[in-house]
Amino acid sequence: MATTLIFPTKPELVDAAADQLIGAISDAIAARGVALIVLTGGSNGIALLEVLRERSTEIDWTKVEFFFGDDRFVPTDDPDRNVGQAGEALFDHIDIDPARIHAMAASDGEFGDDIDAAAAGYASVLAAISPGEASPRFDVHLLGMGGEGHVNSLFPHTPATAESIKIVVSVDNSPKPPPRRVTLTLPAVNRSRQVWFLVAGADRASAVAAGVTGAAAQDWPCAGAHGTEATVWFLDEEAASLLD
Ligand SMILES: O=C(O)[C@H](O)[C@@H](O)[C@H](O)[C@H](O)COP(=O)(O)O
Repeated sequence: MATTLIFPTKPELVDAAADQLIGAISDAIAARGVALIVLTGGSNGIALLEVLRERSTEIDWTKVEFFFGDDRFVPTDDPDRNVGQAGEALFDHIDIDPARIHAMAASDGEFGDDIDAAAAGYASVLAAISPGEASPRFDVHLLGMGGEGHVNSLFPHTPATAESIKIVVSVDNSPKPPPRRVTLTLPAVNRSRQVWFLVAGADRASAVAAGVTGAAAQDWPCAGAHGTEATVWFLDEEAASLLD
């Protein structure tokens, strides 16, 4: 059962999610010695990292591992890279071992322009950190969402959204530019203990309603994303406007 948390404005929803994430990181470290957090791009996901930067003394960065739900398969210094935006918002300003930041490969990275090798490479990274399993049980997987319900780079009516086995896939014809991306799949997302959506704006209201009430994932990919322990929607009032 999903939980909806509704805030008057977008900055308030971001502040609340950041506050709860600091608590979730602390809880995960207390329970298992490490916090495994999946980051998202988009304005809310990056704004949340800016709040973590302001509150960085509250987190033990030696016990957090960061992953990405998706990234754009473009050159390393392209401003579209989620990991680059996350660096500017947070990583460049805190004392964290770069080995704890698990970025997806760029198109000029270790796999060159081979996007399928980049996706397989990230699957190997996830498998290596979770011996005996295909991917970790992330503590929190953050998700932004588009107006048509896409999460990560899982767009409606696409093979990536339909993927039921692989943990990471490539996308070479994203309907939203840039066209080439690497993304975690729904089977990867759904191994997370908690899945948190960060969504603001009236243009997202239909997708929020579909996601919260449980539509078909092929029509509304957000509806296919669930945590094993909790699924939480952080919403502003506009995004929540079509909920009962
Ligand atoms: O895939 C992309 O090209 C976008 O970055 C997208 O996935 C974004 O994360 C969401 O649309 C949420 O964005 P907001 O947080 O700005 O609503």
